[in-house]
Amino acid sequence: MEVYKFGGASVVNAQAVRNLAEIIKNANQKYLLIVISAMGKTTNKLEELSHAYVFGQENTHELLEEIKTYHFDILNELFPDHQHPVYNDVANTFVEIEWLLEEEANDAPDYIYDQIVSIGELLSTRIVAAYLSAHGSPASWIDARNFIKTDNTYREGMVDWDKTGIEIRKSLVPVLEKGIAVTQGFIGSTSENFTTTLGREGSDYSAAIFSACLDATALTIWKDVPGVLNADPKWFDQTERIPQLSYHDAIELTYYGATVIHPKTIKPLQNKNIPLYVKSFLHPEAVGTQINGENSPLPVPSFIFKVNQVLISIFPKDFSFIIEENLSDIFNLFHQHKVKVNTMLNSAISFSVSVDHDEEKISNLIKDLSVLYKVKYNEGLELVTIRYYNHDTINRVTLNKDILLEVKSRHTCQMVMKNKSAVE
Ligand SMILES: Nc1ncnc2c1ncn2[C@@H]1O[C@H](COP(=O)(O)OP(=O)(O)O)[C@@H](O)[C@H]1O
Ligand SMILES: N[C@@H](CC(=O)OP(=O)(O)O)C(=O)O
Repeated sequence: MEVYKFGGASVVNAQAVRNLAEIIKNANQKYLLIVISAMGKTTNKLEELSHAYVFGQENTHELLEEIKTYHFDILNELFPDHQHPVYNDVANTFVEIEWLLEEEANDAPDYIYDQIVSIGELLSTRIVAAYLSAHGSPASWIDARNFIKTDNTYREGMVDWDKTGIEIRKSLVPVLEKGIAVTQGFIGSTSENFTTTLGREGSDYSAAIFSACLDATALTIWKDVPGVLNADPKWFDQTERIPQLSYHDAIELTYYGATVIHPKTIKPLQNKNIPLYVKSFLHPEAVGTQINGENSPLPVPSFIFKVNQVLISIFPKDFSFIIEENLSDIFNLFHQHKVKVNTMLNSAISFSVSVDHDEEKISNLIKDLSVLYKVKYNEGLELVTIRYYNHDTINRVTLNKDILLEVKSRHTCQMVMKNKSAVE
């Protein structure tokens, strides 16, 4: 039994849904679980709606109407018969949110976020399951919240692997023994059945959870690129497809920020030795990238760029050494403010980290750090990571740059840089 995952770009409009249905038909798999994300940029729109509701803004109705129109336009194109039950299913999914928006926003913002943002995946899967069923690939609609069980960390649910595995084996396997099923990525539920989400871009991870618990023979993630490339084509003109990647290299690349796959996706697959294929939904016949347990090194150096970085340097105000006396304290504050460290370096009396510049989070973090430490920071930087670096690749990316921080291991080099200031 295989698992397929389709992200937002592969269900962005009616034509994309038709293309997905073609892929399923040609794959000719009798038993298949299809995991789907919200359509296009719906999650961003729902985030806006949740924010507007929590802050009591006037435009909640307008935002919801925009999301509705987008989905009903796609429905109208795909289902000319307005009596089709999918119209009711989609309308009912919106009703839940309409009821919520009628009330005062008294619950915790992260809880509200998950109740609102999760409808993106509920909508897309209703539409895709109905379309597949109407076009030669009968598919059951499955609510992922009955299977992916998490703790109650809203917006970043931690998966309870034991409960999830039990539910999947007990109630999903029998459905899949009968044919194709469509379910949502990104969402789960607590033991009290409140909806949670797994973190942005978490649908790849959902697909890996389902694959691992089902002991799937393979997971295929369908993307708008020909496979995993040695750099993001949005940043780099000349990229090369990597035909085969080890789990280890895939974990390293995604951990450092190769956004083609969610970083949590690989480990569950590695644990069960399930191969992961990354393929193009635009050229489904092409081979793409295979990620598995073979340990061949990457054929070419890979580059990962992160812009809008802040380099924060932290110095104890007393004369204590940073490692022994202060590090756990500092990491605690990063954890409390949910700030993820992209790279770090320490000396005897200083600790420097590069983090994404989320203004609100960073200014609160710096305020808290400043109670005990002297803090300096530098904004507007970029972080480049090169996996399997060499002299030439470093020279190429550092041309006209000043390097503020450099961290090297045997295979990976990370540099925080800024443009060289013009000569006066
Ligand atoms: N190393 C890489 N190889 C391929 N694509 C990459 C890489 N790094 C970043 N990307 C980006 O990942 C995008 C696909 O991921 P994403 O947009 O999250 O897909 P989806 O939302 O459909 O799951 C590509 O369009 C590409 O810009
Ligand atoms: N829809 C969610 C989950 C997700 O993974 O989406 P995508 O597969 O399109 O990256 C998000 O945008 O965060």
